[in-house]
Amino acid sequence: MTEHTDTTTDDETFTTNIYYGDDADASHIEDKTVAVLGYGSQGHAHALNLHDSGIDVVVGLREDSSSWSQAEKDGLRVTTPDDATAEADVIMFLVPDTIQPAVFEAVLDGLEEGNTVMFAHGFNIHYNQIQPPEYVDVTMAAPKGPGHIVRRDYENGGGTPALIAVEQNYTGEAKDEALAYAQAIGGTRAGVIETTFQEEVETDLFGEQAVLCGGVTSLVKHGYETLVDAGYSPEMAYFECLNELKLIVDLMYEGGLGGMWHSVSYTAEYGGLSRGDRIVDEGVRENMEDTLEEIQNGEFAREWINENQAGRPAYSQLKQRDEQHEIEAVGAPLRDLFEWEDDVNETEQTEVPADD
Ligand SMILES: NC(=O)C1=CN([C@@H]2O[C@H](COP(=O)(O)OP(=O)(O)OC[C@H]3O[C@@H](n4cnc5c(N)ncnc54)[C@H](OP(=O)(O)O)[C@@H]3O)[C@@H](O)[C@H]2O)C=CC1
Ligand SMILES: CC[C@](O)(C(C)=O)C(=O)O
Ligand SMILES: [Mg+2]
Ligand SMILES: [Mg+2]
Repeated sequence: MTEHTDTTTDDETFTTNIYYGDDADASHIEDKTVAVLGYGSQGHAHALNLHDSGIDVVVGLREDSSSWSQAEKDGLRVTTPDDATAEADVIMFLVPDTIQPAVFEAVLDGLEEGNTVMFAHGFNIHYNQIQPPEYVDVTMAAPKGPGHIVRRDYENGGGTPALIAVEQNYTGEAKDEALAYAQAIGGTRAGVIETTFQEEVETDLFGEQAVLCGGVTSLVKHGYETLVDAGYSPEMAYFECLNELKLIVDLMYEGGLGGMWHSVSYTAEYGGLSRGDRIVDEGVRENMEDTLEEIQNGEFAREWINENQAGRPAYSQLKQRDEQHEIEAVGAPLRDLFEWEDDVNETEQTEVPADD
């Protein structure tokens, strides 16, 4: 594999600025204190990766936080969000998106001239839910991967691609610091793309709704239900439509679509190439375009903000319906019978109460 060490912006194969390895200058963050507010999926990964990269990290959590003891057990300093902010140079907001505005207000007085306010998703800046003062930098370091993988890959010497963006550059060094932060969490090991808050928000919301979380789980459930309704065993349907998906996607992750097609049978290759667009047809493409439109015009953001202000009634109902899908009851014992333990499968999702 070609080692991308000093490859920066000029490679004609890239259509945007992508940074690797020593393109980042660690001196822009190595002498700073970073407050990581939140210790959930992204929070624990950023805090531990930064810490292992030699950065002074302080975690900011509620005093009754269920994450507090774990963060201390992991060897990190922990305090309240306002105290963490008061001592830090960089404040990374890794609490749930709909809680960030309240947490921001709570720590605002602790922000000093020249501090940096950072995010791993631009929702609250792009949709104007948080408006930082003009005397700070506002930047983003957004891994393109779930937090538990961001941590696991870092520990294994790997990295998760990430995005950086600068919304406000009060110090004139915002981009260099954001790139150094992305390096410290392992992003430059895989590639760091320079973007904008708007582009990150719109592509991330679209990706998680249309492909990565919404689209793919709907495809899996429909495939499972089609087989079970036709009389095949639930266990067969689970292994075919859910478990093997990881194995297929692993091949795509390693070698693109061609890497997967090369490994499967000719029968599967012909069947997939000839029937794939029947399954995901033009109607699905139109649905994708409608979904993107709702993101771009702010309709989804307003819906999600209102949903949280109402105490998450629709979210709770949708979540309960998904948890009760037969595929979950069928899959759990089958995973337990695997001869190895895969802690990612057993990752507890941090239960997040509606707006506090
Ligand atoms: N999940 C992911 O992989 C990705 C997430 N992101 C972004 O990262 C950010 C964080 O998301 P995610 O890591 O999923 O969040 P999680 O829900 O996993 O973690 C939330 C954390 O915030 C803490 N918390 C909740 N409420 C408060 C509060 N009022 N004050 C202080 N701490 C609080 C929780 O601790 P406790 O409840 O114990 O107090 C918990 O540690 C979001 O902006 C998200 O969009 C970006 C890329 C990927
Ligand atoms: C795919 C979902 C995600 O955007 C992510 C892990 O990147 C998220 O918000 O969790
Ligand atoms: Mg994402
Ligand atoms: Mg997201």
